Amino acid sequence: MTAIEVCNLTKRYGDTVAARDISFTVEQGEIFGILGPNGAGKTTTVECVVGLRTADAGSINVLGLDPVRQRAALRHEVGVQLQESRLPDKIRVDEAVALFRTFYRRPADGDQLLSLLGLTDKRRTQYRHLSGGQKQRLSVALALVGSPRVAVLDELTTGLDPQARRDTWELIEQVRDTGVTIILVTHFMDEAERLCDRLALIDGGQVVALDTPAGLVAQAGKEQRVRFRPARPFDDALLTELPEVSMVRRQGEQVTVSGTGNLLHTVTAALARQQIIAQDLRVDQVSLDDAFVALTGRSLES
Ligand SMILES: Nc1ncnc2c1ncn2[C@@H]1O[C@H](COP(=O)(O)OP(=O)(O)OP(=O)(O)O)[C@@H](O)[C@H]1O
Repeated sequence: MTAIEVCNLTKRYGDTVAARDISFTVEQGEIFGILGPNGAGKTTTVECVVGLRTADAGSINVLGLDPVRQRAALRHEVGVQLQESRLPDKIRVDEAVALFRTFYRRPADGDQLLSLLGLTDKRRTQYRHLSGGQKQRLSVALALVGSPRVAVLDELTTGLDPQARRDTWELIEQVRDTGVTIILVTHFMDEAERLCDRLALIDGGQVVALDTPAGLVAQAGKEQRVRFRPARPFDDALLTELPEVSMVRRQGEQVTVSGTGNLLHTVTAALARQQIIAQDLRVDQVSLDDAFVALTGRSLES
């Protein structure tokens, strides 16, 4: 069942077109990623989805509701964790949860929520004394305190250390397992690859691709790379004449071969025929980052 439908959403700020003709649907129970570089229009898009901004054109339907005209009803169904949510320094974790529970007609059990988020030990701690990861988890808890059917999480793991990021990812999977539909805004490839069932790549306010992480990688082409250090010199022609090989590059002692098909077997067999041992042999699979470069012509990390 479709939980969210966005059709031809356009949003301008003066001369800037932040979102241009954006369309996508999110199925119930899915983790749907919105991935793109800074300024791509991700936050603008989700702010329109949750009714915090009014689109200039297009239509949006969230759980059968119009986010702007039926904002009051939608507020009880959609939990939002937007970038850099801040709370008063001295509010305690349990006080924040208790306060936010009063905003909703179907509040979640505060203790259960803190336990799910791994914050039970910190319930009496003031906000200012929480670590970055704990603040992040509290902001997720507050997005979930109204027992929403849809949660929108924006730049969830920005600024977290690797362990805290992994913990947060596990947490999001647990939340999804409770049946919540999740929109995850991110500019991290690894996060999108790990968590999202499907994702929209957004660049310059437009959806440039929409697919599963594996589907996006496949769209970007089936090229693979094999890298090794040959035990003795050889002529590039040995490999470039193979139909599977598209390019051979050398960097110091290292040889990188790009191509398709069963590239690893083809390359190692050709080398073996000449008794050349391939040392430090590695195969690089196409990543989501490569897919982004192929689809937009530039790197997300730049
Ligand atoms: N309130 C605003 N007024 C004017 N321009 C804005 C406003 N909010 C965003 N923009 C511009 O709209 C474009 C899209 O911004 P948006 O915040 O939606 O992108 P984003 O993909 O979420 O980026 P980031 O990852 O940096 O948050 C940018 O060019 C931004 O400068």
